[in-house]
Amino acid sequence: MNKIVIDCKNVSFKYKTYKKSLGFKGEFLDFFKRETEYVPALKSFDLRIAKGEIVGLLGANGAGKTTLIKILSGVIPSNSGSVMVLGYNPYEKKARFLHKIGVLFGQKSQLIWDLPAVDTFSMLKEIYQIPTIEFHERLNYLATELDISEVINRPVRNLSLGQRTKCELVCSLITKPEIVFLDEPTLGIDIISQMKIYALLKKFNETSNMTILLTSHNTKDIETLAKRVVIINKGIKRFDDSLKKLMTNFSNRYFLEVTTDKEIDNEILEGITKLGQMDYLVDAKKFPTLPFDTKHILKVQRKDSSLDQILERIFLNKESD
Ligand SMILES: Nc1ncnc2c1ncn2[C@@H]1O[C@H](COP(=O)(O)OP(=O)(O)OP(=O)(O)O)[C@@H](O)[C@H]1O
Repeated sequence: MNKIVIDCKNVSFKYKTYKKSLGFKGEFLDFFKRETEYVPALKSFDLRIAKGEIVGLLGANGAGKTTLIKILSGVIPSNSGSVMVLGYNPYEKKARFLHKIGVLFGQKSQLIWDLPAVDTFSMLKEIYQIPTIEFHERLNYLATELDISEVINRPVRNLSLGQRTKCELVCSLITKPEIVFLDEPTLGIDIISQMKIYALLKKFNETSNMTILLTSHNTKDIETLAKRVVIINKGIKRFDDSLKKLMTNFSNRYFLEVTTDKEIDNEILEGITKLGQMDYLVDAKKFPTLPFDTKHILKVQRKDSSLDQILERIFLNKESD
């Protein structure tokens, strides 16, 4: 196994917030005395990732994914447990550590809003002391691969969401990091550009053994890039293994697409969905044997659960259905 580059043990985190009282009187009283509230985001979380792995971090909204990436990239400290990334405590924000990681937060920009994106890239060049020739070669390569050579000279505020996300990706890759944390890297990105991003990340991974930890609600990102998936539910790790194992372990539910030579006129039972006049989707768990007269069946095709369907059941705690 390759060297472990991310090692979290027993990591917990709670956000401190203040309760907001209702009404004018409540707001007035809050001004003098506010009631503190703690929102748990991660609970006793363990994670070990080896160099060169591409890991997909999955979970419903509010599960704790962004919090974990914030902790691993040094934005916030954990409340307890130990966190080591490339042998550093991320929150110490040592320059040598920051040179080795790249981060993209789909919801938070590192681009300077009123200036062209190329100015932010030049600023990163200075901060990270990237040699001029190397910088121009890398920028040229990234901008060409992501098809944004034209737009990087326009003020960021005039760019579309997808163009901005691609520029954010350039920010996270321009330093040629050893590890990149990508929180929703395909937000607002069209299908053609998604393919370009996948190809680019795969190339970085293959040629320089770059480790990638990514979160996405777009399961295509995960299916295309990640071999391993980690699922978080309410701050707790629920699954950590290969994508293949997730698909086999949880695809206990499958459907049969059945075509008949005549319309089934008896009442459609629960567990059968009518797809067309003579096409039906049968839940194999509810019907271990097909509830149709075999002489009228023309075709039967098995439909396994998609990753989206598996995740839906896990997020809803219904995986035994
Ligand atoms: N700044 C904050 N202050 C208070 N609570 C927060 C803050 N940021 C996140 N939380 C809470 O912490 C929990 C975990 O949030 P987090 O952003 O890590 O989830 P997530 O898995 O990234 O969700 P999403 O898929 O919606 O981006 C949620 O309950 C969220 O409401």
